[in-house]
Parts: sequence; C-alpha cells; structure tokens
Amino acid sequence: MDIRMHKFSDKVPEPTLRRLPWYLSNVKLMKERGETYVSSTQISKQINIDASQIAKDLSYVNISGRTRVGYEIDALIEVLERFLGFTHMHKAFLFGVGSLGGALLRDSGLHHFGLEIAGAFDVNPDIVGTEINGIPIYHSDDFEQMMKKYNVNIGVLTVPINIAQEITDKMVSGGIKAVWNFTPFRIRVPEDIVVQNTSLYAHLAVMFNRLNVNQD
Ligand SMILES: NC(=O)c1ccc[n+]([C@@H]2O[C@H](COP(=O)([O-])OP(=O)(O)OC[C@H]3O[C@@H](n4cnc5c(N)ncnc54)[C@H](O)[C@@H]3O)[C@@H](O)[C@H]2O)c1
Repeated sequence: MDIRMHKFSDKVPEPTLRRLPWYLSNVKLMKERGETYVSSTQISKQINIDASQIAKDLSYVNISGRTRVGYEIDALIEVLERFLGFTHMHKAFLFGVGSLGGALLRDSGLHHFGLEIAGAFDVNPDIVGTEINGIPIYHSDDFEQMMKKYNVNIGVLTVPINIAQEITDKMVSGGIKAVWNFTPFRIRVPEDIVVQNTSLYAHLAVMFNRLNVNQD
C-alpha cells in the first residue's frame, strides 16, 4: 500500500480528526474478534466511509500498510491512540457542577479518551466541599489557588449561559489554554486560546430531521 507521509507540520483537517477516533473504535473491535491485520477496505465496510478516504485520513498518522493485508492492528491502535492524544492524560478543571457538569464528572468514558477532570468548581454551598467520582468540588473563588496546585490547562464550561463569558475570562486569566464549552454562548477568547463548542442538542436536531424525512 503506498501511503504518502505527511510532514508533522501539516495541519490535520478537522473532519479527519473527527473520523480517526471512529476508526480507532472499530479497529479495536476487530482486534477483539481476533484479527491481526486490517485494511482500509475492511474498515470501510464496517463504517460506510470510502476506503480511499480512510487511507487518506490514515496517511496523516505515522503508519504504513502492506499491500493487500493492510495495517498491523496492534501497531495501528497504538499509533492512533498516540496521535489522537489518548495515551497521556490531559488534565482539566470543570466549572458548574449542575445536571450536565455532574454527569460529566460521573462519566468514566472521558478517561479512555485522555481527559482527566482533576477538580471542579461551583458556588452552591450544598456541593462545595463534596466530591463526585473521587473528584473534589471546590468553591469558584479558590480557582486561582488550585491552578497553582494542579498542572491543568483545559477548562470544561458547564455553567449557566448568563455567566459563560465571565467564567471563561476567569479561566483564561488563571492560565487555562483550552475551553471545552458546553454552554450555547459563543464565548470570546484571546487568539492563542483553543475553544471547542459542543452541543448534544445539535445532533438531536439532525436525528429528528432525518426521522421526519424517512417517515414522509
Ligand atoms: N452542550 C450541551 O449539549 C448541553 C447540554 C445540557 C446543558 N448545556 C448547558 O450547560 C450549562 C449547564 O446546564 P445544566 O443543566 O447543568 O445547569 P444547572 O443549573 O443544573 O447547573 C449549573 C451549575 O453551575 C453552577 N454555578 C453557578 N454559578 C457558578 C459560578 N460562578 N462558578 C461555578 N459554578 C457556578 C450552579 O450552582 C449549578 O450547579 C448551561 O449553559 C446549559 O445551556 C449544554
């Protein structure tokens, strides 16, 4: 298989970055079924994406396949996990331990994808000083102090929308470099700060729309 290597300086396109974890999950599934090699054609059959697209996406990752047999599964899993940053833990602080924030603290899946929530912040006296899933919940006023104690550079934002910007500013001035924003507010940040907006509801709207189309 002739895989063109990309230079490390090449910026990986966002759609590729979103597909790679999907390949990883499926390749892991094939390994569980006892396979030792996997080709882009096999992955393609599982997830209904063009084999050429898969090969192109995988060309950003430092691995080469062999003609016909494809990629060695163990090597592919290892390389994908490393490439996607899932092998070492990225530490985060979460702001707003309400229904969504609490659920994220309880989610064991984040760990598998390389995110460790080291601590959370709220102002509700009923929950400050308690912990969820072993994660301590501090008062928001203690954030700056905790930034000195923990080696954290990611902030998860699950506060009410009306204070989304205020809390973002607080996180950034405290040294947070990337914000995973679950609020519907389009937060503003300095240029060097990474923002990832995430909404479960956006996917829901797509599902409802497709459901209606299918039922017409
Ligand atoms: N992206 C999504 O798919 C999605 C899904 C659900 C909710 N949301 C959004 O997430 C946010 C939280 O929603 P929720 O339903 O969990 O709300 P919630 O009211 O249950 O939780 C908000 C929490 O923020 C805390 N809080 C208030 N002021 C604070 C401060 N200064 N510092 C730290 N914490 C503070 C509150 O005490 C509360 O515990 C909202 O903005 C909501 O729109 C997004």
